[in-house]
Amino acid sequence: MTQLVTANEMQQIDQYTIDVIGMPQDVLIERAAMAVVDVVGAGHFDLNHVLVLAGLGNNGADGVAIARLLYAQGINVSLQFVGNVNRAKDSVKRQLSIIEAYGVVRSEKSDFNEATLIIDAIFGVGLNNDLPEGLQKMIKAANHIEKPVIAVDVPTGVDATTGEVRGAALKAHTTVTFGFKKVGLTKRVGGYLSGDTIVKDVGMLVPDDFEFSLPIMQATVTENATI
Ligand SMILES: NC(=O)C1=CN([C@@H]2O[C@H](COP(=O)(O)OP(=O)(O)OC[C@H]3O[C@@H](n4cnc5c(N)ncnc54)[C@H](O)[C@@H]3O)[C@@H](O)[C@H]2O)[C@@H](O)CC1
Ligand SMILES: [K+]
Repeated sequence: MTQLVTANEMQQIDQYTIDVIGMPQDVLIERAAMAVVDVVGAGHFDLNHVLVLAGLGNNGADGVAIARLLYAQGINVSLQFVGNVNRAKDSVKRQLSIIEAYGVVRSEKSDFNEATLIIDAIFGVGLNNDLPEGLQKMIKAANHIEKPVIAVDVPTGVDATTGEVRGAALKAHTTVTFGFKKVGLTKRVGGYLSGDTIVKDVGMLVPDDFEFSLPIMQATVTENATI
């Protein structure tokens, strides 16, 4: 049985957990990163060269923490930012100052050919518009190379509520989604793009009087689709 949520509901639950309950945001980020690293380790992925693509919001902060945790395990990891880091959220900047001390290498340009596994931490539930054109191009190039991708929370470019593609979307082999399954990942196109979806609890709490807009799903249905 799976409780589905919209992007907005997930954001409300995150806010409640942080602002009302008092769970530090960095704890949620660390747990989200650990959940993804667990999936990386449990799968049969080639870990010779892991490329983490990180955005400027909290999804990107998860990505930086993932890069650090993989690096600490002795995995060859490179971290590439999509966008100008000077404009990143504070959560990203905090993670960045930590990884500098660890010595994680930040690469300026991604070489998808060299990567054996890509971690997609560019956009998550915060996506609210079409992707910038440059990013659309980059994503189309990455899809073309067909490297395995693990999406953090939501595949970048997929609208977490509608499952629609916002200009382009990075096709995932596996999506590790936090707290609750985003309803967009059960839609035809969103389901196809997210691959296998794994829901991981990272410590979010739901207010007692919270009313979910969607019913509990009896079974996970993700239809394959050709797009
Ligand atoms: N709220 C929290 O503190 C937590 C969030 N988590 C992660 O953070 C994600 C959500 O983070 P954010 O809310 O920061 O959002 P995202 O990291 O998904 O997106 C970052 C920001 O980009 C901007 N944006 C949206 N669409 C855009 C577009 N098309 N072009 C350019 N900029 C655009 C928005 O301002 C958005 O806030 C979740 O999916 C999850 O991975 C988890 O780490 C747990 C804790
Ligand atoms: K993502």
